[in-house]
Amino acid sequence: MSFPKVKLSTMFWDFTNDIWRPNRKLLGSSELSLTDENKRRACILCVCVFFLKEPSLVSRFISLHAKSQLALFWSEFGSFLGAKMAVTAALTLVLVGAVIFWSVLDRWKSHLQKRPPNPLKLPVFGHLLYMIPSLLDPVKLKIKWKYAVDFMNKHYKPPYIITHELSKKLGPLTNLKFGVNNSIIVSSAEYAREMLCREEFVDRFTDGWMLDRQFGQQIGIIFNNGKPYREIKHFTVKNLKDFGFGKKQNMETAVEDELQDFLHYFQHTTLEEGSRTIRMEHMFTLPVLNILWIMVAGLRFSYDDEKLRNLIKIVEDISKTHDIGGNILMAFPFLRFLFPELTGHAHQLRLYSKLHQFFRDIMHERLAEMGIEHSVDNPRDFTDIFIQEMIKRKKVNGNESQIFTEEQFIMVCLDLFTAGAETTANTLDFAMFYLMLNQHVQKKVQAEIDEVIGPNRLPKLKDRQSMPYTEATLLETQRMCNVIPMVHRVSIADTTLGPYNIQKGDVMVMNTYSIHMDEKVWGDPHVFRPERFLDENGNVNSLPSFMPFGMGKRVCIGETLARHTMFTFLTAILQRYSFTPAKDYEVPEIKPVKGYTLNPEPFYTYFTPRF
Ligand code: HEM
Repeated sequence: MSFPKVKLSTMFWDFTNDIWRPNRKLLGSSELSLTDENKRRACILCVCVFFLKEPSLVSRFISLHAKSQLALFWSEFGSFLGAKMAVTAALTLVLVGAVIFWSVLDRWKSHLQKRPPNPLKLPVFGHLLYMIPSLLDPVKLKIKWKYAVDFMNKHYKPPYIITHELSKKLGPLTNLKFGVNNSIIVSSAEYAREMLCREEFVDRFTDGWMLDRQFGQQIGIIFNNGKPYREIKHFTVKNLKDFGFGKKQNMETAVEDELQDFLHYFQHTTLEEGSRTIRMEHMFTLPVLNILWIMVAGLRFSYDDEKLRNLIKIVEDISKTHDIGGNILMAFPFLRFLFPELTGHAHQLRLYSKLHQFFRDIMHERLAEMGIEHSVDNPRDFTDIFIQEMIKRKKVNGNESQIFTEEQFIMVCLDLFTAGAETTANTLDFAMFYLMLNQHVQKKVQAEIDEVIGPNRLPKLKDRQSMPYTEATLLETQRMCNVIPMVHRVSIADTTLGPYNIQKGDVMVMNTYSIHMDEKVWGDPHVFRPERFLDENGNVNSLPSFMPFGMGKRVCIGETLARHTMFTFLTAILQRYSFTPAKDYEVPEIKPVKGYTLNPEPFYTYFTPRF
C-alpha cells in the first residue's frame, strides 16, 4: 500500500503546535511505505483528528488524494473496533452470566435456608439498586441544575413505597440485603404484631453511623438496648409523669395552658394580621414542643422566639436526612469515613451538634443556678431530678455514674425532642388537611363538639370518651398519614417468624404504611372514612391492624400525651373555625415525601370564625 510521503510524527506535531495543515504534508510527491501496525495507527489517528478538527478537511483530503486509501482506513478501523467490541461484548456476557448464576444460586440457597422471599440481587450491593429512586434527592446530592432537579423530584420514591411495592409481589415478609445489612421487611399486621411484641426483636438497630449522633455510646432511649436502655427509660418515664407526662391531671393542665396561649396567638397574630387565608406549615410544632418542654426543662418558648424556630428547623432537617431501609450508610457504614460530605453524614453530625449544645447549655445553666450543693428542695422539672440523681450516684460511686452523665441527659432530651414534637404536630397538620378536603367529616366533628362541649369552654380530657366520631377522625388521620412509616428493630437471636428463618443481626423493618394501606384489610385504604373505626353502636373500635405507636416493650412512651394533645388542639380549632381550601391556591397532592417523619406539603386554608 502506498502512502503520501508523510512522517506521521511530523504530522502530529503540526497540529498540536501551531495551525493544523495536513495538506501541506500531503501534497508531497514521494511516498512512504508503512508497516501494518503503523498503517493502523495512522488510520485511527487520521480519522479521529479529521472528525474532531475540521470536517471540511476530510472532503478535501478525499478529493485530493486518498479516496481508495480512506476506504481501506475505514475498513481497518472498523475491524479494529469490531475486534475490540467483540472482546468487550464477550467479557460483558461472561460477567452478566456470572452475576445471574450467582444470583440464582443465592436465591436457591436462601430458599433452602427457609429465608423470606427476595428478588434477584447483585453481589456486594445486594438489593440496593431497587432503592435508587429513594436516592434521587437533589438537596442531599447538592444538585441545582433545573432539569436534573425536576427529573429527581418526579422520579423520587421513598423507601416505604419501594418496599411496599416489592411486598405486593413477594409477600408479607421480604428479605432485602443492603450491602452489609440484611433487612426483613414486615408488611402485614399479623407478622408486625408478632415482631413488635416478641423478646427476640426487642432491640433497636444501632450501627456505628447511628451511634455517631450519640457520642459513640449506647445512651438515650431510642437507639439504646439492654440494661442501660431499661434503666434510663424507666427513670425517664417514671419521673416525667410527675410533671404531667401521661398522668391525667398534670397533663391536662400542661396541655390546657398551652392551648389557651396558642388560640390567643392564632386569633390575634395569625388571623387578624392578614387575611383569613393561612399557609399551613408546621403550625402546631411550637405549642407541642412547649407542652413537652415545660415538663422536661420547665421552659416555655415564646412563639416568636428566633432560637426556638432555628431549633425546630434543625429537627426538621434531621428528619429529612434520615431514611430507614435502603440507606447508603446502612448498607456501607464505612463510607461515612471516606465520603463524609457526599453521604450526608457530616451534615447530619453538624445538625446534631447544634442540638447537643442547646441541651448542654440547659444543664450547665441549671447546675450554676443550683449552687455548690446541686440540690433543690422541690424539683421543678425533669432536669432538676436528673441532676440530683447524677450527683447522688457520683457521691455513692465515688466517680462518674455510667448511666447518669451529661451525655445521657443530652441524648434523652434529644430523643424526646425529636420523637415527640414532629410526630404530634405533623399528625395535626395532616388532620387539618384531610378535614379541609372532606367537608362532610368536618361538619360531623363540629356537630359532635357543639353537642358535647358547646361554644363556651375549652375541650377537656374527659370529653374524649363522649366524642367517638372525633376520636375516630383522629384514628383515621393516623392510619392514612403514617407519620412514622417505618419502625425498625433488630433480631438478637436466630429464630423464626411465620414459616421463615430469621438470623441473629437481621434488621427487622415494620412497614407501617403497607399495614395501614392493605386493601385486604381496609377495603378502600385511600378513602378518608372515620366510620371504619366505629362499630354498629357508634363506639370506637380498636382494630388489630392499626398500630401507629408500635407495640410491645418498645411501644411509644408518648402515646397518651400525643393522643390528648391532638384531641384537644383539633377540637379547639374546630369549635371556633370552619376551614376550606383557599381560593387562589392549588391544593397539593397527597404524595410521598422524604424523611423519617412524614408531613404534608404546605397548603393554604381559608378560616371562617363560627361565632
Ligand atoms: C402522633 C405522635 C406519635 C407517634 C405516631 C409516635 C410513634 C412512635 C413509634 C411508632 C415508635 C416505635 C415503637 C416501637 O418500636 O414499637 C415510637 C417510639 C418512641 N416515641 Fe413516639 N410517637 C408519637 C409521639 C411521641 C411523643 C409525644 C413522645 C415523647 C415525648 C414520643 C417519644 C417516643 C420515644 C422516646 C420512643 C422510643 C421508645 C423506645 O424505644 O423504647 N413519641 N413512637
